[in-house]
Amino acid sequence: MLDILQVLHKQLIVSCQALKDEPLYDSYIMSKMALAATYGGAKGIRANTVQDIQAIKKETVLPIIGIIKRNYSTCAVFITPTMQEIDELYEEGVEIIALDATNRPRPFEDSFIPFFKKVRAKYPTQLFMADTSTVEEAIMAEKAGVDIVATTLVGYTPYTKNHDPLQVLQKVVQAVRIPVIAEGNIDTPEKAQEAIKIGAHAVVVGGAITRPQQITEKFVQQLFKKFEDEVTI
Ligand SMILES: CC(=O)N[C@H](C=O)[C@@H](O)[C@H](O)[C@H](O)COP(=O)(O)O
Repeated sequence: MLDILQVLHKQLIVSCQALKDEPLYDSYIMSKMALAATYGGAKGIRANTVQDIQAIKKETVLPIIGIIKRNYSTCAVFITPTMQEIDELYEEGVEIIALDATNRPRPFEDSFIPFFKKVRAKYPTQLFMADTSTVEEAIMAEKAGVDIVATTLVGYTPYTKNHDPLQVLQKVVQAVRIPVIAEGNIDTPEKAQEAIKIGAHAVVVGGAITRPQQITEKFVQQLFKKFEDEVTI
């Protein structure tokens, strides 16, 4: 367990994910994204679904943070929300299982602490990473017994809209003793470096590396902005 955390210390982890409504939705494509990340020097991969994880394992030996995004009716929690997804990831075998650890109702009425107690009892030696959106949630997740906390959901819960991920990271690093992974909207090399300076154990970068549609949109928006600036001069 310590070894994986040592391997990831101060390193880049690349999230290789595409959902059904995205052009790159394909396990083969995600496996090649993971290979490119490996060649580029990443030391870990974050991936969604057992199919993608199986394809990625054919291309790289890097440790994997596995998740399963699944929607349960109108429940807002969708990253590894129930024991079903935990079981699937455990059976597949990933170095770290990440799950939503926000302070929101989960499917089947469990809140995070009682849910995670059951998870830990079932899988005492598996590494678990808590995807949180506030300092309070990170503290709660640490108390519940997770191994790693991450800032993955800063800005994605209704109560954190427009919160700055690096500012939250700084507070989380000061508030907990377990390793903190910076994830979510770390979209430049400078921000990744800043996250490590702040004290993150490692940094996960997704869209800025593996979502070309998102990258294209940023370029287009910037060009359009420039055009508007020129017009108003
Ligand atoms: C909110 C949510 O669904 N986050 C997901 C979590 O797995 C992914 O879609 C993100 O790409 C990942 O967290 C990395 O973040 P970014 O792509 O911003 O570097």
